[in-house]
Amino acid sequence: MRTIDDLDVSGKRVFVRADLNVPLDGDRITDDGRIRAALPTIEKLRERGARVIVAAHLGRPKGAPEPRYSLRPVAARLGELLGADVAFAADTAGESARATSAALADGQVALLENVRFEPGETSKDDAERGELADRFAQLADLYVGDAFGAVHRRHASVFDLPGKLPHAVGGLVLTEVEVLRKLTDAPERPYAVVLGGSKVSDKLGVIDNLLGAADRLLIGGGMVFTFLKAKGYEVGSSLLEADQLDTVRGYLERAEREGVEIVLPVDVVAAEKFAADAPHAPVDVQAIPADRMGLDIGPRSQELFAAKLADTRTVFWNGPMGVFEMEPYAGGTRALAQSLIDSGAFTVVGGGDSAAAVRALGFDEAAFGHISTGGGASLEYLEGKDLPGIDALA
Ligand SMILES: Nc1ncnc2c1ncn2[C@@H]1O[C@H](COP(=O)(O)OP(=O)(O)OP(=O)(O)O)[C@@H](O)[C@H]1O
Ligand SMILES: O=C(O)[C@H](O)COP(=O)(O)O
Repeated sequence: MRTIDDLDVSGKRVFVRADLNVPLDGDRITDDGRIRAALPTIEKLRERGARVIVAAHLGRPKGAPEPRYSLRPVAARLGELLGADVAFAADTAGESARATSAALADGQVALLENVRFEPGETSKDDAERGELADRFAQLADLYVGDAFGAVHRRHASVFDLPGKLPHAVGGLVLTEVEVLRKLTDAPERPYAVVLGGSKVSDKLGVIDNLLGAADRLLIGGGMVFTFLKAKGYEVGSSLLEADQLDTVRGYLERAEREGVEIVLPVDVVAAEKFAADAPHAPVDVQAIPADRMGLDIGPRSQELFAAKLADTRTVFWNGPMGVFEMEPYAGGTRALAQSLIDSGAFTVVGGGDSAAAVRALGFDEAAFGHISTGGGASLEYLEGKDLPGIDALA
């Protein structure tokens, strides 16, 4: 694979696909970790006289502009961090993008509007994605793939565009892959994987493959409730993937057969509604009231998880244990992060929100082996799946 050092970028327009999918509160960026992680590649290109056109997605808009998913606040933050103006194109691959790209001088940087405002970006139809990739290709001379967090997506800006321009892999993708390889090539055992978060349907599938790799699987976050329901418990109004119950039963049976331990919470913090000020209390998982939703793992589960991590030598963690953005439901995630540190294991934390949680809860990033920008992407890498955004760079 070519790296950016192999490209002659001086005076060229370089399209950099980055993962700038940061958490926002209104138009305030609550964690800029992914923007910081994107800086080295952009800075290196600028220093070498490239005209840098950055493209990224934010959230999951449905192929049309939605103001709350605009990348405009990200352009401002990127400019602050670079210490340089970042031009912002008001569209993704239209008139504004073309004019912005044409106006760039050597060493200057522009950010395009959210690529997911274009229906072609995420389309299942090759021709539709190809048409958008053609429009992207007109904006630039070269392509750099550096969106590690999105390399598992077969999307136009990640997968199709590199086929249309001379391309190279970015430094962030290289670093991430190098660290994750330590987890796939002979991890020190016991090796535990901790899964949480809210992208349940995305991440349930990985469990099947992880059962073959990890010694222990700890489940928290929104994923818990599909497991509890599969075991016959009532889960009230908690997040539930009802169509996955049979699949999950299959995982539980396979884990039992193969001697992989699946550790589930024994209690959860159950709230009246999805709000910080809602009445809430820890309840045993056998006794979740019908009108309550589980928004965090409970104190007994925190202890159980700590005990199950204490002797591990390698841990991969993706997905917060609860709705950590609201203080009443942050305890599980805070306790889990501390247990990881206390274990002394080689720890990798992956995912936009998981990494943000570690920082928001005041942990020192250096206390973890590696903080990855990819959640779903790291999981798919660990599963050994082909990653379209990496394959396309070969
Ligand atoms: N019990 C729960 N119910 C609802 N939401 C939950 C629950 N537990 C955690 N969450 C939410 O999960 C979200 C993070 O999940 P997500 O799967 O996106 O993780 P991630 O680390 O960002 O991974 P990725 O990078 O793949 O997006 C947080 O915003 C958190 O509030
Ligand atoms: O947050 C992430 O994991 C990446 O930015 C990819 O986002 P997606 O899951 O919406 O494709």
